Amino acid sequence: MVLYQLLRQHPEVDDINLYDHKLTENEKLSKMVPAFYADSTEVQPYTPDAIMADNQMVFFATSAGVTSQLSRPYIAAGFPVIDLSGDLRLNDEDEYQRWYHKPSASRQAMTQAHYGLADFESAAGKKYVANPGCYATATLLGLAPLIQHDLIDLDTIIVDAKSGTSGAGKNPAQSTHFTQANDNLQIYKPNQHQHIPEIMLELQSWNHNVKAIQFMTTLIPITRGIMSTIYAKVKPGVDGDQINQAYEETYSDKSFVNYMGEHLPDIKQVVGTNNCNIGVVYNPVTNTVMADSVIDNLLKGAAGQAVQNFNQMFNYKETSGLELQTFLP
Ligand SMILES: NC(=O)C1=CN([C@@H]2O[C@H](COP(=O)(O)OP(=O)(O)OC[C@H]3O[C@@H](n4cnc5c(N)ncnc54)[C@H](OP(=O)(O)O)[C@@H]3O)[C@@H](O)[C@H]2O)C=CC1
Ligand SMILES: CC(=O)N[C@@H](CCC(=O)OP(=O)(O)O)C(=O)O
Repeated sequence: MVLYQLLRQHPEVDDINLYDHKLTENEKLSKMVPAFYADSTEVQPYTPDAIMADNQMVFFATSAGVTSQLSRPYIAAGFPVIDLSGDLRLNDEDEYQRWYHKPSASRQAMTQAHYGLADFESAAGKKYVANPGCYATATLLGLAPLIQHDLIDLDTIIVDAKSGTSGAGKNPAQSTHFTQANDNLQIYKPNQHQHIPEIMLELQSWNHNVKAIQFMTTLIPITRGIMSTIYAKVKPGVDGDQINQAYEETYSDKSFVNYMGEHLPDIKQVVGTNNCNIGVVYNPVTNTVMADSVIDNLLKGAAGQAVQNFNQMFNYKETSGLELQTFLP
């Protein structure tokens, strides 16, 4: 729904077709999603041949375990795909099955896909994009300058990440039931979160000596937003000025990442936008740096970054369709 909203107001997009795997005949979008009551679009049954005939590319916003199977005809035909799920983010079948507990895509499909951390790896010229996970995006953008500038002891990375309930998708669960989620904090998937391996792959592409991270996720009683709070011990001789300079240098030319120095961002600053806001504080007493990285999980963490990848893929202005404003207050 959020991806559709972005594409609907994208200046380079003429036509959008929507497909649903449960339909056998066309259904009015306004009937399926009342929020689109004034939209006359008809949602169509899912048919790969028709999708390839009627469109120039396809986005998948489907559950884990779906595109590992459904992406096959598109990849065989060289038809562009941007996948919002985790199915094409890893490179190894066993690793995927270990973290997702589902059958994987083929190794060939996984290795062919480009990991679209859009502020670092351009999707220009790519056919298949694995859009990064929401927690992975906030965490990688928060950590990048520390790893790329070799400022921290790589054995000491601890990530404490928190997400609103929209991250869990539309199907209700016990943990997202109002009476359980409201007025509550719930740690979940301790040391088992499926974003750990994609974070590791990207960190290792920046420095192959990163061996592991301590990564924890908490469900918090908000609808949208992620805060990834990252801690690490700095290397001997590193000081606050060097850390500040590394973040300044890394992000001064990036449209969607705002480095705010010691001003620690809160989630509301980015909700409704494709931005990642980052603040960093260094504690010389404990030699610890703390980075606070916030995103809107449905935008920078999913649909927004997917459109950023789409813009790169088709050589449109990177900010096309993404000039959004945060919801105030
Ligand atoms: N929510 C978030 O913050 C983020 C989500 N993502 C990823 O983006 C994708 C969409 O997320 P979200 O909208 O929250 O997820 P939801 O769980 O709300 O929606 C998943 C969709 O996939 C459809 N689907 C399920 N099985 C199949 C199938 N076999 N064939 C075709 N379609 C199928 C479902 O349709 P139906 O219900 O009719 O079966 C549903 O529309 C997921 O991969 C998610 O992991 C990534 C980053 C952040
Ligand atoms: C709050 C919540 O449950 N968030 C989801 C976010 C993951 C997601 O959206 O899926 P991908 O793996 O495709 O990125 C989770 O932690 O599993």
